[in-house]
Amino acid sequence: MPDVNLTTLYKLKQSAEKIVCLTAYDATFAHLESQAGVEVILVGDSLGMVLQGHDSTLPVTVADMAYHTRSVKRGNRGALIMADLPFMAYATLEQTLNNSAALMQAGAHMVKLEGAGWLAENITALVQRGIPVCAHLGLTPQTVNVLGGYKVQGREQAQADTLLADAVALEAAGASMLLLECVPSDLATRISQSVKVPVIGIGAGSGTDGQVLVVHDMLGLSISGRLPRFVKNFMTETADIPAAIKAYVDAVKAVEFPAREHEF
Ligand SMILES: Nc1nc(=O)c2c([nH]1)NC[C@@H]1CN(c3ccc(C(=O)N[C@@H](CCC(=O)O)C(=O)O)cc3)CN21
Ligand SMILES: CC(C)C(=O)C(=O)O
Ligand SMILES: [Mg+2]
Repeated sequence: MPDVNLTTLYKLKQSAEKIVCLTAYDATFAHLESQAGVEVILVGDSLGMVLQGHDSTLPVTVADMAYHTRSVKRGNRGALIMADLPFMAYATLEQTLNNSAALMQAGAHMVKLEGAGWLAENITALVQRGIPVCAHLGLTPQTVNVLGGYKVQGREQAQADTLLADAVALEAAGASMLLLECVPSDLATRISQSVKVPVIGIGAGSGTDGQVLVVHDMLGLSISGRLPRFVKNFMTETADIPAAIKAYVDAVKAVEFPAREHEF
C-alpha cells in the first residue's frame, strides 16, 4: 500500500470506496493492520480502558498518547496515523497547539478531538499551523459525565439538526475528517452526504464513508464481558489475529460490516 494521506481518503470518498480505520496502540498491531490494508490507524484514548483498565478515557494523558503514538509509528507501513487528543488537552487554544504538536512530533499525521461547534476556532488554528484535524461528534466519551453514560446521540429531531449543523460548521472551520460515534444511521448518512470531507463512523451504520472499531473489541477481547451493539467479533470465523483483521478490512470494503444488527 502506498502511503495513505488526506488526498487518498478524499479520493476514496469520491469513488464511494469505504475507508477502513482501526485502533492500534503498539508497533506489532500497527504493522499487522497497515499490512492488512487498514488505511487509518487510530491511536485512541480508548487505550485508557483497554490497556490501562480505567472505567473511562478521562485519566489518559498527553504523555501516554505520545508514548503509544511513537510505538505505532515504528510499526506502521503506510497507514495514516491519527492520534486522539486526550481529556482536557484542548481546553484552551495554547494547550491545543502545544499538545497537538507533541502528538505530531511523536509520529501522528493528524489529531482528533471531541466536541461540537465550539471546536471551530481551535480547528482553524491547528490547520493554519499544519496540523490536520478530525472532529469527533455524537457520543463523545470524554464527556461521559455530562452525557450521563455511553448513550446514542441525536435521536431527537432538534439534537439531530444541531449535529448536522455542527458537522457543516466544523468542515467550514477546516476539519479534514469527521468521526460520528453512536448516532442513528439515517442521520449519519445525511451528514456524510452533506460534507465533502470523509466521515468515519462507529455505531453510525453503513452510510458513512468509513468505519472504525477498537481492535480489542473486534478480536473479542473484553474486560466487562459486555460489548456495545456496534461491535462484531471477527475472531469467531478465523483462527488467527492477522486473518481476523483482514476479514474486518474485507467486510468494511464490501459494505458487509456494519450490518443492521450493529446499527441504531
Ligand atoms: N473497548 C472500547 N470500545 C469502544 O468502542 C470504546 C471504548 N472502549 N472506550 C471509549 C469509548 C466508549 N464507547 C462506548 C461504550 C459503550 C457503549 C454502549 O454500551 N452503548 C450502548 C448504547 C445504548 C443506547 O443508548 O441505546 C449499546 O448498547 O451499544 C457505546 C460506546 C466507545 N469507545
Ligand atoms: C472509539 C474510537 C472512535 C476512539 O475515539 C478511541 O478509540 O479512542
Ligand atoms: Mg477516543
